[in-house]
Amino acid sequence: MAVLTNKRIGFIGGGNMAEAMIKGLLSASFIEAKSLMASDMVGERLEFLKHEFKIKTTTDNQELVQKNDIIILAVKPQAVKAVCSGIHEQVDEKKLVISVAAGVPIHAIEILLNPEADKKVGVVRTMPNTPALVQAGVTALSASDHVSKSDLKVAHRIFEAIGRTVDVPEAQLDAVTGLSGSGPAYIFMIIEALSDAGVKMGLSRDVSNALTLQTVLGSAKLAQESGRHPGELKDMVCSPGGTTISGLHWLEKGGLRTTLINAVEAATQRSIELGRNAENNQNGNDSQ
Ligand SMILES: NC(=O)C1=CN([C@@H]2O[C@H](COP(=O)(O)OP(=O)(O)OC[C@H]3O[C@@H](n4cnc5c(N)ncnc54)[C@H](O)[C@@H]3O)[C@@H](O)[C@H]2O)C=CC1
Ligand SMILES: O=C(O)[C@@H]1CCC=N1
Repeated sequence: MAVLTNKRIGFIGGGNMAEAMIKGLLSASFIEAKSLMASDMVGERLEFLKHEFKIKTTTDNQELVQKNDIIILAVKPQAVKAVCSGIHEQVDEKKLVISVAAGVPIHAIEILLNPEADKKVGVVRTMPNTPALVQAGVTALSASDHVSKSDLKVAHRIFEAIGRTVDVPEAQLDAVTGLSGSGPAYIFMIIEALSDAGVKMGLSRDVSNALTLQTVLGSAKLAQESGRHPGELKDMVCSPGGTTISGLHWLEKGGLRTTLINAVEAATQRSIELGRNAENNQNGNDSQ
């Protein structure tokens, strides 16, 4: 039975993240396709979502808000202002608004949705990630004061359909974005490089890919299930004078750890910047 009974969920923006969430929600049987809707200005995206998932679609964001109880803002941060300004009259206190947009603060969304400050609009800001497509995502959530405990529970249920959830104070959501929001791209780059390395050493691409993927998956599973410190698990692989320590020496020389820390720091800073731009309505170089 669908977990989110009697709830209609509408996605504004039918891109990658909306697709990942729709697929996860349906695969987990948390909700029926007839209770899902997406709006987008790109007709091809709507056709794809309609065909692939049998959900309802519209090009009209106001219609989407009117017809749904939970509104998920799944547009780029740069589009949040225009979208919210276009739907604020349709958003009332009964709607729960959930944003997945990187960087955009809750209070900025609240002001856009409630310019007269005459209603209590509940906003949950979240940061999911694309492994949601295979229900292995992780989402951090932070809610405004206007969100009831039961609505926050509903938000958790939605993201539990696509993986794990954690609550964080809003101030930490930019760091979450730099780590787990962007993180899949870092890991895919590592996977691609390891697979190339195997090919360089003479393995076929298929074998190299299979070995790489299972090594990454298995290592994450071992770290998660054992609860042991990654340094300890690393030491278990390193025989004295053996192969692994020779490989690790090169990773240290290449600054792997510093590089990853710098990457998370840069992505976090960018999330903060996107939020600032969204608030000031400056697009700057944000042409994404
Ligand atoms: N892709 C990812 O890994 C993650 C993305 N996010 C956040 O999710 C949000 C969406 O990202 P993606 O899905 O990757 O982007 P995307 O570009 O794939 O999707 C955005 C969609 O919004 C549509 N759109 C633009 N303006 C619109 C409007 N006024 N009304 C209706 N639809 C409109 C676009 O046509 C597009 O289909 C962003 O804010 C991003 O920060 C969060 C976590 C992970
Ligand atoms: O790159 C981005 O801006 C989005 C947010 C987190 C992952 N993708």
